[in-house]
Amino acid sequence: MVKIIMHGCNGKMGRMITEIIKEDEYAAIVAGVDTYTETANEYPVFDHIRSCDIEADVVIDFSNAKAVDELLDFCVEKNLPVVLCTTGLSEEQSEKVQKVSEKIAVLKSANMSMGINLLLKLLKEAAQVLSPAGYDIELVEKHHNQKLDAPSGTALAMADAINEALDNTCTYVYDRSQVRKKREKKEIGISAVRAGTIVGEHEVLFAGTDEVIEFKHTAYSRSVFAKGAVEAAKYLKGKNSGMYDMGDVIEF
Ligand SMILES: NC(=O)C1=CN([C@@H]2O[C@H](COP(=O)(O)OP(=O)(O)OC[C@H]3O[C@@H](n4cnc5c(N)ncnc54)[C@H](OP(=O)(O)O)[C@@H]3O)[C@@H](O)[C@H]2O)C=CC1
Ligand SMILES: O=C(O)C1=N[C@H](C(=O)O)C[C@H](O)C1
Repeated sequence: MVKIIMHGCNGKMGRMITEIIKEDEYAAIVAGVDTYTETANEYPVFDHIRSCDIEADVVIDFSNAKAVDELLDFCVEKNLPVVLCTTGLSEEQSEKVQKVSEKIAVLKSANMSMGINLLLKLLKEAAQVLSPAGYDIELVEKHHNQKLDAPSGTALAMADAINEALDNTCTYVYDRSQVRKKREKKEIGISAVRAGTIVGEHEVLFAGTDEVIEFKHTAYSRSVFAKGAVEAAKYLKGKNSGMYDMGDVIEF
């Protein structure tokens, strides 16, 4: 049995994980942390990670980028592995995550779904064939109107996977409105749409002369992220310090 602290337990993802874990005999939430502590849940909810004095095996974090520094400090002090799912971290925070992983096990992934993690592999292959053949690469992501960060962590992870496959030779272009020149070959365009209740859509276009190849992932429910996060927590329990990702959890 994996005992989990759910950081951000009353948010959209925290509530989804609380639901799906009820059906799981190998994992349980033993405590939650959120700014809003009213709860009908079976576990206690604390208003701050530092107030949480419940013994656990792993923390799952779906909260807010502003909350991540203190969470990481807490996990190091308690020697607690952490599944870090919050997106929109600054460069300094990403560096801190790397440093912290020298002391505890950290599994960081901008997207916990199987589909996106497979797509990250496929995109590398496609880019290595299509970019040298002159295809332009553009990424479009769509999310609900409550999302704080843009572009999405997943869109950035996709761009990074493609860029890595192309020996980090690409530049990212987020906004063409001020760029008064033609597109460069080694650009990756990244566009964000925020509307309604869209759970998450990511589309990558490889556009050549007279043909376009499109890769598209649509999440119809947050359960795909929630299930991945719980599997990640099970995987991370008792692991040595280091950086892990969903590629370690899902074996293709
Ligand atoms: N990796 C992945 O697969 C996925 C990642 N995400 C990312 O996860 C994060 C959360 O997403 P989502 O659940 O939709 O967002 P929500 O805003 O619905 O939930 C986040 C919750 O965390 C709370 N919170 C804020 N500050 C703290 C704090 N200091 N300690 C504890 N809880 C806090 C929020 O409270 P309040 O509302 O008062 O701020 C809120 O209840 C986002 O960064 C999102 O991009 C989302 C889906 C999938
Ligand atoms: O905020 C969300 O909702 C999501 N965020 C993640 C991201 O930024 O990539 C993953 C998912 O698409 C949902």
